[in-house]
Amino acid sequence: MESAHSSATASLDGTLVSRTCEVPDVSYRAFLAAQETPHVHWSTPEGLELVGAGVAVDVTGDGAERFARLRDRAEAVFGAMDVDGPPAARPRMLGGVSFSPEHDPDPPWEGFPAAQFVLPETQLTRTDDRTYLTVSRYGRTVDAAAVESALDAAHERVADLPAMVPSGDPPGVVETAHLTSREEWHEMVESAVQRIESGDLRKVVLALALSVDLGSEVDIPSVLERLRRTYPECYRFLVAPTDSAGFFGAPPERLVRLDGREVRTEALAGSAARGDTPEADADLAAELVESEKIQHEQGLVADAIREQLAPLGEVREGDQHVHRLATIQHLRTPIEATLDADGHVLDIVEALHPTPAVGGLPPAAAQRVIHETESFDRGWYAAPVGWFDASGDGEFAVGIRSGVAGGARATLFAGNGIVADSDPAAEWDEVRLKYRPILDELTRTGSGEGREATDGEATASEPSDRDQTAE
Ligand SMILES: C=C(O[C@H]1C=CC=C(C(=O)O)[C@@H]1O)C(=O)O
Repeated sequence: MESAHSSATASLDGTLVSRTCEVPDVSYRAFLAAQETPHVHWSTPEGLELVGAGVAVDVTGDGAERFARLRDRAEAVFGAMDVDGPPAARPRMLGGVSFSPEHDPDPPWEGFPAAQFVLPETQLTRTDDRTYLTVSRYGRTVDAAAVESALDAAHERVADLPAMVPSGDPPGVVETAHLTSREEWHEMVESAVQRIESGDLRKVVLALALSVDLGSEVDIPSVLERLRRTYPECYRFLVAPTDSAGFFGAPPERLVRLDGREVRTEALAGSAARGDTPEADADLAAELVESEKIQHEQGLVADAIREQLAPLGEVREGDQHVHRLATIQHLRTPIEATLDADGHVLDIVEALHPTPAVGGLPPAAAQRVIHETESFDRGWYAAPVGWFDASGDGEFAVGIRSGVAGGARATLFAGNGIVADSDPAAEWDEVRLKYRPILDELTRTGSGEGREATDGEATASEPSDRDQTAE
């Protein structure tokens, strides 16, 4: 196979050849298990599922110009295409970027550059009850007949795979360790509050990292499958450049979706636990809505997003509501815009990232505080992850409720918006709530032992108080 990795020197003057056929439903976990890395996975709450392996072509970028570079390189790749297949399975670049443009791929982020998108060599697309298999290749001398026979061969391999596989047990959590102590957190929050009071900062999102020793090697696609059942209203993603590290998560937050000139985004900020009874749950939701602190936090995010979009077109704000997930609830305001001119989703991603839901205000001051106070590298945590296509359409989530894992080790991340009246102890408890989606699914519990759930089958995963493990 002639593959093109777009390092600065690689030429992107080839042709992208892509062929697709419809296949019976197949377990994406079985599909990935049969393929070499890199692996990518993207699922939306609306039901689009993309699972890819191998590289037909990839594009990378780093530094302040990384989005412009990505876009230029992608345009070069998409400039010459020979594609045969339905629109649902059109060629897409899947991947993401690091939180900061300056990013060193040190452990646990080995293999993750500052920005990387892959057009997979082999891909499954599930949408509207159909499953498609696509094979793509890129190069100067790619022969369409060779791609067609590669698709036939891939089809035969996929036909041997099961439609469902048992989900297996979670790896189990042996030990967890905060990379930031509770005392350090108190100091971080107090110092951020002082800066806010002194007027040079309005809000900053500070994060914690939790190092987790697992009982056995983690099977990330299985974890994602369990997350699908517990958090059906969230995105799910995996970016695994190699066998030794995968960044994955179940974010509740859309950064942006661009369809033609229609932009959809949202302000998601302000969190509360779920109550044990419907009454307690409703009380917590009401506190969220009535809290001045949380409304202030939410308002800063919504205003900043509207301001970023205003130069691009007409912006509309929807009704604020409480967005309930299995273990946490958030305030959420949908925001839409109609662009005045054709745009590329990467331009909107660049304009919005980081929103004050993961960065802060003013953005540069918040970035400095994050850099100075957090004791670990955010890597790809809280950064845009998603896909874009040849026409510049695409969709991105914010890479929160996430972790990076390999072998029997994982590092989970979670952050909280700090504003003038933030209390360090309350913020500590709230951050720990945000580890739960991933931590719960890594933890082997009594009810999970030996369960034989399969793709698509619901299991009873009660949101128990397993976040105690995070101590
Ligand atoms: C930064 C995270 O959450 C953000 C999204 C929703 C609510 C948030 C909050 O209430 O602070 C955060 O801004 C995270 O989950 O790591």
